[in-house]
Amino acid sequence: MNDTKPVARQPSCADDAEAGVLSVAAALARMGADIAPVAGVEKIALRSALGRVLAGEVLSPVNVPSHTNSAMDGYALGGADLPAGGSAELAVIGTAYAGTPFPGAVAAGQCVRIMTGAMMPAGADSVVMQEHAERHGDTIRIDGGHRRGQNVRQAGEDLAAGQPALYAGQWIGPAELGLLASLGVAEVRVRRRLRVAFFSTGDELRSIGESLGEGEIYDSNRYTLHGMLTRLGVEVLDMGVVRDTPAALRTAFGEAAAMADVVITSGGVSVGEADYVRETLAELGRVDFWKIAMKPGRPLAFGRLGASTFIGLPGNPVAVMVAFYQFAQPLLRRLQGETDTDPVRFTVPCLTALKKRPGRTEYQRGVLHRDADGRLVVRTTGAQGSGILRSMSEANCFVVLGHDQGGVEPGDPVEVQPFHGLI
Ligand SMILES: Nc1nc2c(c(=O)[nH]1)N[C@H]1C(S)=C(S)[C@@H](COP(=O)(O)OP(=O)(O)OC[C@H]3O[C@@H](n4cnc5c(N)ncnc54)[C@H](O)[C@@H]3O)O[C@H]1N2
Ligand code: MOO
Repeated sequence: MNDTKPVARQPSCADDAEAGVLSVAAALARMGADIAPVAGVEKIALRSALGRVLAGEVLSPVNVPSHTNSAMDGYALGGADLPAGGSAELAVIGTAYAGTPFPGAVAAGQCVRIMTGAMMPAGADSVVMQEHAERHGDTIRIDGGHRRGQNVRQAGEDLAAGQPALYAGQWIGPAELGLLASLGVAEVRVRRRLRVAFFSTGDELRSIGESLGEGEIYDSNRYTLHGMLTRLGVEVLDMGVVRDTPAALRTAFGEAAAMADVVITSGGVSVGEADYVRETLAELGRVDFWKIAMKPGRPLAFGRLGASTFIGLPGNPVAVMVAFYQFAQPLLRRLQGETDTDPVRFTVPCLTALKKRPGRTEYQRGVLHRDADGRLVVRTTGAQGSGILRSMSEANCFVVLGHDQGGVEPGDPVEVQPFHGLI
């Protein structure tokens, strides 16, 4: 039955098994090989520190909590007075408020009315919640079933003075701001902001507000790039659309490299003939042009332009976003000094059948939602062409199909990478 002759393998335009094609993992490793954070460090007020990256670890100057205090509203007493069985009656000798401690000491047979956060009075080591105590005038009655030390937060139990509270390279979010404030820290040492210059290349591109001639389109990549860069908290230097002439490109690359740590462009990194991007870069810097075994976002340029890092993203509007999120964003975060840059990914069932062949990584656009049973599931957004920007705007995650995996049947688990984290 098998009488087929060996046939010469037809090269296909979708074939990534060709020489010189890098896997996503190999490209990420090469890009990260000699990346060091920007050198500048500045001391800034805590209130301005949101979204910045800590330059060094922060040691707690105090114990947290600073004093042993009650975790509940109730009655503070010595553990020896907790009844093992039956019940006990205790005299209420005063009140401790948060910020206004009870000045005396609690003796055997006594207790102090205490509020959440109030300092534990001398002689007391346990708190009985008010719901578990019966108050009669100046006495309470409590039953058995309590544990010595209950409902008490010990001084330094969250963080002892001198222990690291935050680490170097940590991104400062709302929780970090609050934690630093709780330690009384008024100023923090952070990495200086990364300066990122970017422009679009392509003679077909017009800026919005200009009229479109035949075959011309509006430059959308600069807007997606502006948005993605702004959300990263970098200093954004928008250089507009640059004409595809050697003189214009030489000037733009030169200016960008002089003022920025990173230069990002979109377009002109594939094999087309009508561009001078490659030859201008070869004159001014050391840039490699890669083909990556991924879809979309196959062509990518990476290297040095003077003292700056250069990233040439592909021109197709979805490819520019995929390549930015998968390659540029982790790199920029590392340059900003962040140490924890792995994207959040998790596995959910996929409702849609997906075609895919092993040998490249695919980033399909997905909608993560709950099904009728409340299960988190994902479906794709339909047509996945790399010019269809609407597929990104309809989506809320990438469905990441790994290099070695094949197609997906409805109900199969797939890895998703949500677009929006809790930042
Ligand atoms: N023979 C081959 N052709 C192509 C290959 C290939 O491997 N062999 N790769 C394809 C892939 S994949 C992509 S992605 C593109 C990338 O090419 P370039 O980076 O050189 O980008 P351009 O040719 O300049 O533009 C591609 C496409 O995107 C539009 N574009 C460009 N800039 C913008 C912008 N700022 N705003 C909106 N749209 C933009 C441009 O008009 C083109 O339609 O190459 C494939 N070809
Ligand atoms: O990089 Mo391309 O987007 O796969 O068309």
